[in-house]
Amino acid sequence: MNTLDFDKRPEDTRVVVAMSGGVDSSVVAGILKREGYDVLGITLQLYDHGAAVHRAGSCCAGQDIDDARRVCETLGIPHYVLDYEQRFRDTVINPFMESYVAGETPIPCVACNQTVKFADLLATARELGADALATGHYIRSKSVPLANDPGHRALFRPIDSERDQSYFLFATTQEQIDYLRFPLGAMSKAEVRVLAEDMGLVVAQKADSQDICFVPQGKYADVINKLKPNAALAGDIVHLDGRVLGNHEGILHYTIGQRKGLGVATGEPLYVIYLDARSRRVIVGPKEALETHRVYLRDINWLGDRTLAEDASDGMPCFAKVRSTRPPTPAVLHADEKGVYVDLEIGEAGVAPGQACVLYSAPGADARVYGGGFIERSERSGTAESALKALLASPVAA
Ligand SMILES: Nc1ncnc2c1ncn2[C@@H]1O[C@H](COP(=O)(O)OP(=O)(O)OP(=O)(O)O)[C@@H](O)[C@H]1O
Repeated sequence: MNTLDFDKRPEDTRVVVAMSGGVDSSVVAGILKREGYDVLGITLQLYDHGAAVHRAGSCCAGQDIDDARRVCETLGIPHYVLDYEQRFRDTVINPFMESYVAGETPIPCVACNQTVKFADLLATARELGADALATGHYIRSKSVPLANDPGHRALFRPIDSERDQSYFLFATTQEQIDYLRFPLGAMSKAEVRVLAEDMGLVVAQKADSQDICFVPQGKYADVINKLKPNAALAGDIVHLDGRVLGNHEGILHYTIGQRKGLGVATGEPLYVIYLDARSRRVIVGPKEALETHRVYLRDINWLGDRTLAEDASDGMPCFAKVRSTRPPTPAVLHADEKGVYVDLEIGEAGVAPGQACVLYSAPGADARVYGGGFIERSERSGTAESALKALLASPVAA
């Protein structure tokens, strides 16, 4: 066996590397080339920074493509660029904007992996006769043979927990996992940079990419304003106790748990508790009202060894991550007549619909990823839940 876990010789194994022009995927291509694989690099042009999203003058997409091309030249491997702008707009950017308008906090990277990288690009890799598609994601996949499926692979958190991207990959299907390879899961970012220097890659010291590639400096509302100018509709800022405290220019400007920039002065610290798209209300309240002990999930992707019902109908102890920046905490997964939901042992503040709840076998590095789902709604602790329900049921002035 070798880096890609095939039992044939590297020179007989073709692999497509998804190349973003960043240091991670460049090093993946370099490692595989060094080991003798038949490597092809493919870069997807996903958006036009200058025209579509970013302020005029920014041209990183073009620069990234150029970087990937130069890396492939250095490594002596073929490089192809595919235009996926329309597809990316339809399946990632538009749903991202709709989700914010609906009062959610979306994770476009999950949509991108599922529709663009692991669907279309993966299909292209198969058409090119590749045995695998490799990416620079920090996650591990390992062979975990099952009695009825000896080639079965499973996902695990990476060695470098600081870089862990498993939260964004929970929706990867079993068929995709079996075809994908993630060579960086067993490496730290520091090691990756050393290798990049060693290989003489122009991107060795290139800065890490930002959280959401098409949102400069995290200013997602600017992107929505530009692409969907009439999406923001004004409404009221309402306290959980029913008082109208002020008004706002659109719920998409707010996120659950937000404290700053509310523009209301009541003397007590207030947080965004809920975004009610139907009535266009931003509901605020004290910090305690944010605490959540139960989340209900939709669009579950289950990667356990048995079915979701078999694993979870009696309650399955696991560890759950409900925000990309938080560590997994003890939880119990249920699947019964109420739906699929997760009880969190430690209450979590700032749980937002549209985010993911990802489930693990253990809290630390190398835990197995059991899959997860998108958060449909959460249940608050104490009296906050009944106060919110009463407020949502109350009539709203036209
Ligand atoms: N435009 C693209 N074309 C092809 N593959 C891509 C593209 N963008 C990202 N990828 C693949 O998805 C992986 C994860 O993407 P992400 O945006 O999280 O990059 P990253 O962790 O900063 O990695 P890198 O340093 O390679 O940019 C990349 O390592 C690469 O394999």
